[in-house]
Amino acid sequence: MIEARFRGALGGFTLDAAFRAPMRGVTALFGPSGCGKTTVLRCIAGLQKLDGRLSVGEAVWQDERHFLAPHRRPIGYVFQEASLFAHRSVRGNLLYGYDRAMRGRSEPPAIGFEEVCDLLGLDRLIDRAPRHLSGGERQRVSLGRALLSQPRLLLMDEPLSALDAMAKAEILPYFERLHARLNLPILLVTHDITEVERLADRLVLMRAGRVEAEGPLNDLLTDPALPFARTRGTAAVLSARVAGREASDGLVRLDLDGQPVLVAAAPIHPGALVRLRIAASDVSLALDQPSRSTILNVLRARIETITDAGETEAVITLALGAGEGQRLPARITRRSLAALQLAPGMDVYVQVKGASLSASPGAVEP
Ligand SMILES: Nc1ncnc2c1ncn2[C@@H]1O[C@H](COP(=O)(O)OP(=O)(O)OP(=O)(O)O)[C@@H](O)[C@H]1O
Repeated sequence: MIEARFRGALGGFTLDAAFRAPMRGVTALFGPSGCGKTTVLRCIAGLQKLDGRLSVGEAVWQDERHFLAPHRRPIGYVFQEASLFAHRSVRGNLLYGYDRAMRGRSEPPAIGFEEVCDLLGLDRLIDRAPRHLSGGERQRVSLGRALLSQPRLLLMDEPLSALDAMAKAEILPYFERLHARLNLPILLVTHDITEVERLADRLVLMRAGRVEAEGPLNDLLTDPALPFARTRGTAAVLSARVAGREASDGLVRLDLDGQPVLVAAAPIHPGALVRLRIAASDVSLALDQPSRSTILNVLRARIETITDAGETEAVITLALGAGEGQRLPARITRRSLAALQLAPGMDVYVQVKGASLSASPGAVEP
């Protein structure tokens, strides 16, 4: 477990933030510009010294008496703009940290050169100079270089925000593939909810120098007390397991808390965990088992809460099964709410169009 607590003033800004993160998976620090995300990352790297305490697994990096110097902290840091050595090739950049990390080290590397090249698709670029790389390629090399320095903790500060939409779309699958492979904690600073939905397992929601909430990603996304649930475009990110592919039409069957879900596209290794994004506006509810409908997926769920969202709509938080499963939101009109007399505690049929679902690799904590 990583345990971090920092408190102090920087000019007119006060940081008073405490959170925990597991030793595996991606924990996203999320919040509006200026809320203190980068400052927290800098405190963790030891680049900013504020009062507090920081432990990473068994190791204490900062407390009242000790402050481990930045260069002695085994971290990889990936910034918004890749800062590669211009005079070295991609290979030279990758080997820079690796050679230093392996010098005098008796145990084998946690991640090797070939594996990094393979995971990040760097083989084709290996002899190029950084100036001949696209923005997305530069970020892949930066990430590769950070990983090869054999860090115990990877810090990523808005690693995709300097990229255009196409470059982002190209690089995200690489980040997703790393997710399952890496056995180290990643702290990701972002203010992009799409990145959070695709990459984060856990969320630390920050506002004005403080931690407003923290927990598993979907718990926060679907918490009616937090701003996500009421935001237009809100979605649940659920953990499901690949059950198989339908021989007749190629749809992929997932097991979602014991209920079947069909999706048009998904990684198809049976048994693999996937993250399933379900947008609140793609969910409709029925009191009776729907029949003769084009909707592919009908799930059982129980209504937990109903929250007004604007003048005409409401967001209903549902828990799958008889209320014990993962949560998802449904955004419906208040007119439908009244017509069906929906209320907390009621069991409903949840309808989700197969074509609106997307499943991607990398599991979230159920
Ligand atoms: N060394 C410093 N001296 C004075 N103020 C600082 C210092 N470092 C950060 N700040 C201020 O602290 C606040 C938080 O900055 P920080 O960069 O951590 O926010 P952020 O959430 O990462 O924002 P963004 O998403 O825009 O990068 C800002 O108001 C910033 O101007």
